[in-house]
Amino acid sequence: MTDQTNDRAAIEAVLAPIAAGRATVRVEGGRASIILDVTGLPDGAQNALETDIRAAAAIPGIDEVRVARTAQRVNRRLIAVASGKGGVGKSTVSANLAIALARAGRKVGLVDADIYGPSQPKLMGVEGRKPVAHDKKLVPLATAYGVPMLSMGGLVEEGQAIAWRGPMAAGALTQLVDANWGAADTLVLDLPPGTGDVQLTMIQKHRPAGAVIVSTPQDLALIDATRAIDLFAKAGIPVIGIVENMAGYACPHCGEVSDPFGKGGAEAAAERLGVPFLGRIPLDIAIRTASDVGSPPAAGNGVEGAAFAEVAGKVNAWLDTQKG
Ligand SMILES: Nc1ncnc2c1ncn2[C@@H]1O[C@H](COP(=O)(O)OP(=O)(O)OP(=O)(O)O)[C@@H](O)[C@H]1O
Repeated sequence: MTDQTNDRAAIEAVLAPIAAGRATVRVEGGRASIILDVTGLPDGAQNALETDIRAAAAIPGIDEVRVARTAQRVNRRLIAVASGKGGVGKSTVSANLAIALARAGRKVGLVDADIYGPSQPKLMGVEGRKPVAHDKKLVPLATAYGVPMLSMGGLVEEGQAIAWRGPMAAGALTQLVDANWGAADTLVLDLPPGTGDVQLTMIQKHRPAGAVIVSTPQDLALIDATRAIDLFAKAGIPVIGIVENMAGYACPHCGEVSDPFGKGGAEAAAERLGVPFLGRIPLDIAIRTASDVGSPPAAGNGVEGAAFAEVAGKVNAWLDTQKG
């Protein structure tokens, strides 16, 4: 064994407990060159790790330590959450789907692209906080639910974007999608409600891997859900399925779910429209009150959370069947 091989082995030994498999070491003469894989680490953690590694690698006989950082490109997929019209619970479903997917083991980020009424900061409990930019890239806001988040609300003044056309909205969305998402490999995208030029341009430009359509039981029988499905068909984006929100009424006193609009219609409508049915979320006052205080039910262990977990399980399985 040469001295250089000995030095390399010695440096690898001291780095092992610090670098957790992220460092590759080469030694030439008295110089150690270390390639450091910083994939998924925030800037502060990267700097701290490099400082520790530099100090530890300077063993006797080594008079120069060079560190080069690399990061693997994360193959990131977008899941668009859309609805034919406003007020059906698209944002509520997006937030809870993102949290439930994270609880199922995915690395998830949440993008609030609803220029008409960005509500994710409130739903995720980070209202009033502004994201900062690092190296010209936005840094998503950390939330209490393990799902970082960026919202159009942080980019535009209230009411201003109402007159935006598709290219402007899609351009603004680029800043959110191309942000510093770290290790997140799945971004849940809360689209603006409706099926017009803004939504179409956004999905054409950012090409989500798949779409989840949110509808209420009444709309499923009507034209809105069909329009939302057509929007994705036009752009060649697969529809993962339909979520029926506000399906049945959960009694706040006894918890019993009744079905003022009848039951089974949504599944039948999904079948007729040729798309999978992902599940029903009951109309439950507990969902609204939890949402209002930035405490999404999917983060808890109650019955409301279970409905979202079931939907997320199907989306998770769909993602597993796709390449990438
Ligand atoms: N299953 C549910 N049970 C009770 N309340 C709900 C449910 N889903 C959503 N809500 C409530 O309905 C209201 C509208 O929901 P949300 O903001 O998610 O809709 P949206 O489709 O994103 O609306 P828009 O995009 O038009 O702003 C909110 O007050 C929310 O808390």
